Amino acid sequence: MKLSLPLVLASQSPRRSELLAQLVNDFSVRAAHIDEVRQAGEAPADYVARLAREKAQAIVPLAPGQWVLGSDTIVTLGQQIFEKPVDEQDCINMLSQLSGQTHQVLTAVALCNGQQIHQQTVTTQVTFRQLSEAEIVAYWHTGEPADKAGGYGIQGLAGSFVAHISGSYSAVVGLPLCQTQQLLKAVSKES
Ligand SMILES: Cc1cn([C@H]2C[C@H](O)[C@@H](COP(=O)(O)OP(=O)(O)OP(=O)(O)O)O2)c(=O)[nH]c1=O
Repeated sequence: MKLSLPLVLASQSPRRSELLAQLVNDFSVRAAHIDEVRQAGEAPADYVARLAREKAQAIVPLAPGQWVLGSDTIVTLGQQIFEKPVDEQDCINMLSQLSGQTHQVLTAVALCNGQQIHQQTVTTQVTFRQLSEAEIVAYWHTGEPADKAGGYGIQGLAGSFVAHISGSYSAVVGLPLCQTQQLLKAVSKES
């Protein structure tokens, strides 16, 4: 059922490791440290795809045929992009705007072997119920929002904020299982 291929996950995210372990028998993990700065005029889909690609390219494959997987997740609401909140006020600002609204979660995956790149971006629509400010503040103090795009984790306490989701749940958590499996299957045939 699981795939076997020489693979490195270029991520510090424990969620991405857990999700990838559902698809692949064995892989190593090396965090990719890149600057996550949006270029002037860069569209959200271009930005998230570039970050996933840069993470994959930041790790040099150790052996010929080895693939490196990079991924990035952002939250968008209208023209705004929400990444990880820098502090409590930033998180309150993000979650207040997400309250009672439908936003998009974009997760990009890139697979690179030093020569070729295969990549895909998955968009999921998430609708939050109304959140009170007291609830948002209490949620910040659980510690859960700090390392998550948009300041929430659907897989944790913020699961109860979600009135509706359309798309890929695993992509919101950080790695779209179905689409990543398709990419991995395609490159397995090449390696
Ligand atoms: C919206 C949402 C995001 N997230 C996470 C997924 C990503 O780990 C994180 C967004 O930050 P990213 O910069 O995409 O990833 P990361 O810094 O955690 O890990 P790395 O760059 O090393 O791969 O937010 C959740 O866990 N649950 C959610 O509901």
